[in-house]
Amino acid sequence: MATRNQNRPPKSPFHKKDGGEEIPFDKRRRIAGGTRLAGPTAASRARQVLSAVNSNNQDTASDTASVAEGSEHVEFTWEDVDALLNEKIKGKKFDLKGKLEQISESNKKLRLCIKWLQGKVHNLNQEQEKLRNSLDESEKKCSEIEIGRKNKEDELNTIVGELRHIITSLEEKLAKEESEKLDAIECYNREKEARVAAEALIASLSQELEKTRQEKMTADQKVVSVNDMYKRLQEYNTSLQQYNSRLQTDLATANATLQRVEKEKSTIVENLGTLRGHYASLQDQLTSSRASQDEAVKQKETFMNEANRLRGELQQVREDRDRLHSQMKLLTADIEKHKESTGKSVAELDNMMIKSNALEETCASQREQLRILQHQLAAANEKLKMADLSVSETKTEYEEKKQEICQLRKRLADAELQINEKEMLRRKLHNTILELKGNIRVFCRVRPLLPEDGCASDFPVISYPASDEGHEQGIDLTQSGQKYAFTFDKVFTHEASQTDVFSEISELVQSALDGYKFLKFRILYLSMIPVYCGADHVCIFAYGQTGSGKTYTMMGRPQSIDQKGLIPRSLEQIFETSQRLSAQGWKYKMQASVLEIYNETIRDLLAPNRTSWDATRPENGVPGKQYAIKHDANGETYVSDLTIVDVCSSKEVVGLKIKCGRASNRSVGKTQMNEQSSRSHFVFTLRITAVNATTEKHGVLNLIDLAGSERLSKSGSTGDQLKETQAINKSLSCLADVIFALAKKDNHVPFRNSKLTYLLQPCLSGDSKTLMFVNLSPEPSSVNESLCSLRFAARVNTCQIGVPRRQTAIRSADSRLSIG
Ligand SMILES: Nc1ncnc2c1ncn2[C@@H]1O[C@H](COP(=O)(O)OP(=O)(O)OP(=O)(O)O)[C@@H](O)[C@H]1O
Repeated sequence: MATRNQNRPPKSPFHKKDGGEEIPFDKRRRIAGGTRLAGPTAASRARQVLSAVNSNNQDTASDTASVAEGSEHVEFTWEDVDALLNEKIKGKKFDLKGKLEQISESNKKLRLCIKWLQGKVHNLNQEQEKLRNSLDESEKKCSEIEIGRKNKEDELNTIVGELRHIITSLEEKLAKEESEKLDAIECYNREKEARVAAEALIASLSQELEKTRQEKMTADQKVVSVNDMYKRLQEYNTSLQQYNSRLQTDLATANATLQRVEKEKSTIVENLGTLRGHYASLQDQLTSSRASQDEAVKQKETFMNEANRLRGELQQVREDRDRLHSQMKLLTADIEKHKESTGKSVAELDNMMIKSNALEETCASQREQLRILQHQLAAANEKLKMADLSVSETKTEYEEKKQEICQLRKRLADAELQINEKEMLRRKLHNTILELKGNIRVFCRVRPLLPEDGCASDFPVISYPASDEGHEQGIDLTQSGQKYAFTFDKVFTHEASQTDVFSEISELVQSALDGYKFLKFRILYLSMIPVYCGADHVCIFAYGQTGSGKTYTMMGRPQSIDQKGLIPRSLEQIFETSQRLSAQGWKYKMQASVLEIYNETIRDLLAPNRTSWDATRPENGVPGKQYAIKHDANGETYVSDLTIVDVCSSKEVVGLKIKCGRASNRSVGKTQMNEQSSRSHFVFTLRITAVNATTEKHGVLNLIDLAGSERLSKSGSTGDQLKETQAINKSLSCLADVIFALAKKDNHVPFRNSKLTYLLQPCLSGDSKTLMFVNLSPEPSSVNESLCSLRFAARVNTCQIGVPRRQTAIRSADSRLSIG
């Protein structure tokens, strides 16, 4: 300890005082200066000085000491001791006496010095003892002080800690205050600036106020006129509303007209049939009368020939007769001459008479012949006359028939025109009805409970609201005691048959055949220029969990009359209608393609050999075809390298269905929820082109059976099936994203996120007509999946795709007139 060290005796008695304090050299000199070998006065003075020093410094040591040896008391300084020790014997070399004296003198001094030193040591020991005592005391005091100090230090530490804490909080406060101050300064500056700006603003505002006052005056005037305008607009709005209600009534009347038109059309078609029958019989009559006319003409010709021949013969006979007559005259004259002049013999005369008689007979027979011929000629003339008469009659009849045919043709053309007009009107009305129903519609179908589902529960999870009776639009789902109500365009209960379902969609299928967007022909410089207007897209797809009846709804059992699904029924309707319309001059071309999207890969289900559609499966080291979806400038969608087959009858399509049905090419697998589960999206596309003399129309019908929408946990899939299920879920969630983007009217619709949505882009945009079936399973274990499906479907039901034409029509007065 520092205090203790300070109180220890000095190690060298020559340099330090006993108190441990170093004595300055000049002070030592001063102490020793006057006392060198001094007498008792000097020594006592020195002692006094030392005691004074000791009393001052609590030091017991001194540089000087008093040595009492008998009466001789000598004081030494350390310089004296040094000088004594270093003292040399002086004098002459052989002055031994002098040297001895010097040595004894020095011995004396040394003895005195030793005594002085012993006294000094004694004093020092005493001093040391004292010092030790005082050291102990001091240590005691020191430890007390130390404890006190420690306590004090602890106290101080706590105080310091508190103070530090206070300082920190104060510093924080200070910093806060400073930042607040800075903020306040900044705020103040800003306010100052704002005030300046506000003042400037006030100035400009007051200017503006003045201006505004003036403007207000004009605005007031304007307000008056705007109020007038508003009133007029309100009136206009009321008229629009009236117009709208009129439109609604018109729609109702249009519906009635449509039905009437349909009826008229059927009567016209019937009339047309009878007219056609009449026309055919008239044609037959015309052909037979033409044949009889030809025959009569032929007969006339033969008669004419005959008459000519007879005339010739008659002429010949007349000429013969005349000749014979003249011969006879000549002969008679000759006979007379002969009789007169020569008087020939009687024999000669007889001979001549015989000759003359023969000639007369010939003449008579020729006369007879002539008479007969004349008779014949008269009869032939009569016949000819008759033939002429019948020819002219046939001619008139022919002319009449011709006129009748012309009239019939005109009537037929009128009837056809009427039919076309009515057909156009029907299509227009039909399309308007579809538009009013919405471009995207949602039908819900619940399948019946199957034997493999087990016994029916006492508390069914699916029910139909009583208030909905007859409307068939509501469905309730009960999950954990909570009821969720949904409404769709149509709800088919488990009792609905395939025919019931098809009767609801047949109109939509019809609209694909109608091809509302015609390939119009624009007349330009008297030539017809075709204008392509794109195809009408009709899309029907089935959505729902595995085993909910999607494939049953879309395909059903094609061989069974009652259980065949929408695809076979739609195709039958299309072919029947196209055949009926071909009698009206329409020519149809149908092209079918069938594909599936499996694990985000397109597969051509009509490809001649299986490996060609399986892009993942290389054949002889060459990978299979990569099918790419392409949209052209007209908004049409194509899949490169996809097999497209021309089909002319539903039989051919049945052949295709058998070829591509789930039994052969389509990817199916067994899941926990369906024995034969479709593991891919199945897309059947039929492109329809219809052409008549003036118009060409295009329609596209897409019939889609989506893969099951079950969750991974529910499907129980592992390995490859897990991959399949993940791919299915991804594409279905992309479909949901697209539909939600459309519902929100987002600028960007993520069609490209999956093959399915990219392929369906034309069906989900523009003015295509889309129908979604949400299929539900009635088992209680499927209630969660059913709720997910219903929620998705409800969201789809709120979507509006494309621009509804009805609204556009209302906006423009001209088009309004055209619609009204
Ligand atoms: N309305 C119905 N009437 C009678 N049976 C039906 C009906 N709907 C579905 N089924 C039957 O339910 C079973 C499952 O139906 P389906 O295969 O059509 O389901 P899915 O939804 O297509 O399943 P996945 O997505 O797994 O292919 C089939 O045996 C089918 O015959």
